[in-house]
Amino acid sequence: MTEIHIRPARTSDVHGIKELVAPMAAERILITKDTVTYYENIQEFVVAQDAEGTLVGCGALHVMWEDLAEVRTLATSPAARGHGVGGRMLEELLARASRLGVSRVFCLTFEVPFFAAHGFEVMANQETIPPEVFTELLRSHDEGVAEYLDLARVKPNTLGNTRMIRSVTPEG
Ligand SMILES: CC(=O)SCCNC(=O)CCNC(=O)[C@H](O)C(C)(C)COP(=O)(O)OP(=O)(O)OC[C@H]1O[C@@H](n2cnc3c(N)ncnc32)[C@H](O)[C@@H]1OP(=O)(O)O
Repeated sequence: MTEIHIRPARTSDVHGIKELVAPMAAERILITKDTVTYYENIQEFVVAQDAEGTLVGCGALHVMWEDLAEVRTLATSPAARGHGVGGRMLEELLARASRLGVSRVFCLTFEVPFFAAHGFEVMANQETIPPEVFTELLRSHDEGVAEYLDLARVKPNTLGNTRMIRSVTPEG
């Protein structure tokens, strides 16, 4: 495998991210988004690029609340898996979380051993959210927030997935 470079995503990566995600979305492992949503959220993404400039991985960190963010759309192309690319992208997203001042990072995944190897633990189902924060989060139109809150309307997205969380030390 050629050397892989992990870097913040640019607008020109949207096409590659969509191509990478499409087969996994078809398998219902990941959720695809409208192109406009990828552009709007491009600053949340990191990508992994090989020496030829081909995009072989992507991942995003979405801030939900003062102390809480979610890892989303973490994917390595099938040919590049098992070489540490996913792990490096995840560690970069966790470093971002720390720099942003977040102290907990959530994910919803089928890849439980992978996330566990990076410090995530399976969430107790009724992890306490202060009622005032719960009420504020309910105002969000974001599907991921609804998934975090375990709302009935997103159950089809979350079926079979495991809710996991880990602490990070906020910078500063
Ligand atoms: C919150 C969300 O985004 S959930 C969605 C998660 N993504 C998906 O389900 C999409 C489909 N899956 C994937 O794209 C990938 O399998 C990912 C993103 C989960 C992992 O990506 P990879 O690039 O394969 O990760 P990485 O190589 O760091 O680790 C995979 C395994 O290879 C092992 N590994 C890491 N480096 C090496 C290496 N140099 N040599 C051999 N094995 C290695 C790791 O120990 C790891 O094992 P584990 O899963 O038992 O912990």
